[in-house]
Amino acid sequence: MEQLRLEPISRVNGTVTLPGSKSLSNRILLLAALASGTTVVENLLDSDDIRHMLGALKLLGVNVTLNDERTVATVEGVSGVFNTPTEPLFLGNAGTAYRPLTAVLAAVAGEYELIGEPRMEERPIGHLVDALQALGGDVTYTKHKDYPPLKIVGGQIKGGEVEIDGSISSQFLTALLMAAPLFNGDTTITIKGTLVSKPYIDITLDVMARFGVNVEHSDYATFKVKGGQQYQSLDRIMVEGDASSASYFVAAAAIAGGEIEIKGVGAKSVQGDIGFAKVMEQVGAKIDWYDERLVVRKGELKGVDIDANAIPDAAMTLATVALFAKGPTAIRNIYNWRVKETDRLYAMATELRKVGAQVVEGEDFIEITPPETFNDVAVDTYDDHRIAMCFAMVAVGGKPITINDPKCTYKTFPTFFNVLASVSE
Ligand SMILES: O=C(O)C1=C[C@@H](OP(=O)(O)O)[C@@H](O)[C@H](O)C1
Ligand SMILES: C=C(OP(=O)(O)O)C(=O)O
Repeated sequence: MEQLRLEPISRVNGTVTLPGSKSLSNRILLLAALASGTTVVENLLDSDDIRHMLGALKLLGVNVTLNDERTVATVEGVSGVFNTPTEPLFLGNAGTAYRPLTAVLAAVAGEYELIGEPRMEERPIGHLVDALQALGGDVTYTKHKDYPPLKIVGGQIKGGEVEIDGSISSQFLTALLMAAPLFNGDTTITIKGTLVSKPYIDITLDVMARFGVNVEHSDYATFKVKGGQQYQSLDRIMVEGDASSASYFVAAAAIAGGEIEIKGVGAKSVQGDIGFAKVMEQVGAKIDWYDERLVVRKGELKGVDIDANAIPDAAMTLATVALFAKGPTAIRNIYNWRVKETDRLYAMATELRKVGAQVVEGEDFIEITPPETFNDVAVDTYDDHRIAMCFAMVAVGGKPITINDPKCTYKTFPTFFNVLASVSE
């Protein structure tokens, strides 16, 4: 297994220009493909999750031209008329590819098989499939009920009234919303249970509106989408920097300071994970806010007790900031950490204990008490990009650490360790 040794970092200083947002990149690519006309996507993220979406679009007959850096894509929309692929669509462990494609391909004519990495076959999708089947969609499990892989015979959905359970993932609602304009008839979607990760629905509605489709909704409880609509291509659309990726550099500056300027996200970001910077101000970081950039400096860090349901990805970064805060940190209302790239509650608790922290792992929360003394260990990363990036904060805090399988960051941030090194002293 590859290992990356990180020696203690004394300070961080400089400017980080963020890669494009994973969540925005995959939504924009799919809607651009569904549109009629050509869309140029700028600041596209180049990572595994995006490459899986691009691979699927290619098999579906969508022509996408990329620049050398794979950060500008020219997408020739096919108005939702896809080729029936000659092989299954392999989507890795990319939730933002797998879920939206499931709903969209259930809406348009053709036969499709959606497969993924072993972990994707352990990530539930039953809430989405239930809703699609209730609307007349022909979606079947090829191995186990409620889990990928899926077989889809598209084009059977007329629209109508449907309930969808929002308690495990917001991506199921995102998928249904993105597909609903393609249904023949109008659709009213009602949320069953509590909707988690709500800010990601704002991202979905924002991108849909930019491609010409508006959704009526009342307080995230009921959504009305007119059927028979066509997404409209855009001459150009710029992808914001990834706010979840920004969290590691907000944390690094807060822990180790000097000063880091983070370009690509700011006060005007549409991504909920920008809320992590607000949390870090509570923790003690000093942050200057601009429309599309942040300037972050060190502060006296103290533990906080927060409901992190709105910022599930960036909240992981708080779990390692906690190692350097005065007093305990509690991160609550994050049950669905357990169904992401790994069971993140178990994995973070296990690796934080290895480093020397005292940890309480609850059903849907984690409490971290910083170590008296740090252990110089090799942390396992469970094929989870965020675990690798979170534990890099140990080195930022001035302690040596080894990261096992560091290339797992390729899922959303292939250049992470190079960027961290570029601002480290
Ligand atoms: O819609 C999206 O782009 C995402 C939604 C979130 O998932 P859940 O809604 O399952 O929490 C988040 O964890 C994921 O990284 C991206
Ligand atoms: C959960 C994540 O990804 P996804 O659900 O999009 O696979 C993530 O990026 O932390």
